[in-house]
Amino acid sequence: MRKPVIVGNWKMNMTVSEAKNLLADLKEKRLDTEVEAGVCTPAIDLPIAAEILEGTNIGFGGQNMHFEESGAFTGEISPTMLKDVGATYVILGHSERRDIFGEDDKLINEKLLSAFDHDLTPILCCGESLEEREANKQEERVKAQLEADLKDISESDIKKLIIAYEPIWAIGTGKTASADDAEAMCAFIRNLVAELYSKEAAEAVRIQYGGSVKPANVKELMAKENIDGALVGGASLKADDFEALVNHRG
Ligand SMILES: O=C[C@H](O)COP(=O)(O)O
Repeated sequence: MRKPVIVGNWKMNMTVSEAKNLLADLKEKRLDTEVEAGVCTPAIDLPIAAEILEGTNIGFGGQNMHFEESGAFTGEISPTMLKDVGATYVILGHSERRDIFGEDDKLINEKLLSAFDHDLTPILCCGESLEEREANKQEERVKAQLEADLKDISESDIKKLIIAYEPIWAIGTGKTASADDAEAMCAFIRNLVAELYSKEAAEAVRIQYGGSVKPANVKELMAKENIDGALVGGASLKADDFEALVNHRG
């Protein structure tokens, strides 16, 4: 039985002062303990997340990391730094990192290997562009991404991975993929994991949908067999919405 997992991706939002308020509000919420909840904050907010979320069942993590532990990599954050502050998650291969910052599958694969080496839970993002969707190439695109990103990832690690299927055209646009379309792609990804690894690995891996998830549509998405959670941008920035997302079963 896979535990549902709802993670907020704050992206480049929340100054430390704003983060303090949001985290304090989140701490007051009574969240369904049968759902795993987490927030991936800007790096500068991580220490405050560690302090305020201590003793709650809300985990936290980074939105990106370098694969090396330290060195001359100006502007980067390392897996060791994430671990040291108490982070459990790290988002890797988000489409904004791929498209705006030019991250390719080889780099994402190195980061993924490093995240597992450092006992972090990676949330690996994949998904197609609008052009690819219109050309019906979404499966081809996601398959190519995952095959490259998962190179040399072991069977035991894949079972700990969270994969976030995020069609780029649905991110921050208010256009959610229909629950059926999202389910079809999550099922495709699960079958791909079965092909690349095993049926057991496919049963264990958790697959999130991401792209304009909000309180109004989370229940329908989460009711689908192959959707185990959501990676949420905009709606994770309000404590009430985040609570509603996590408590969707109620
Ligand atoms: O990582 C989260 C996704 O990019 C979705 O963002 P969104 O919920 O604002 O559409």
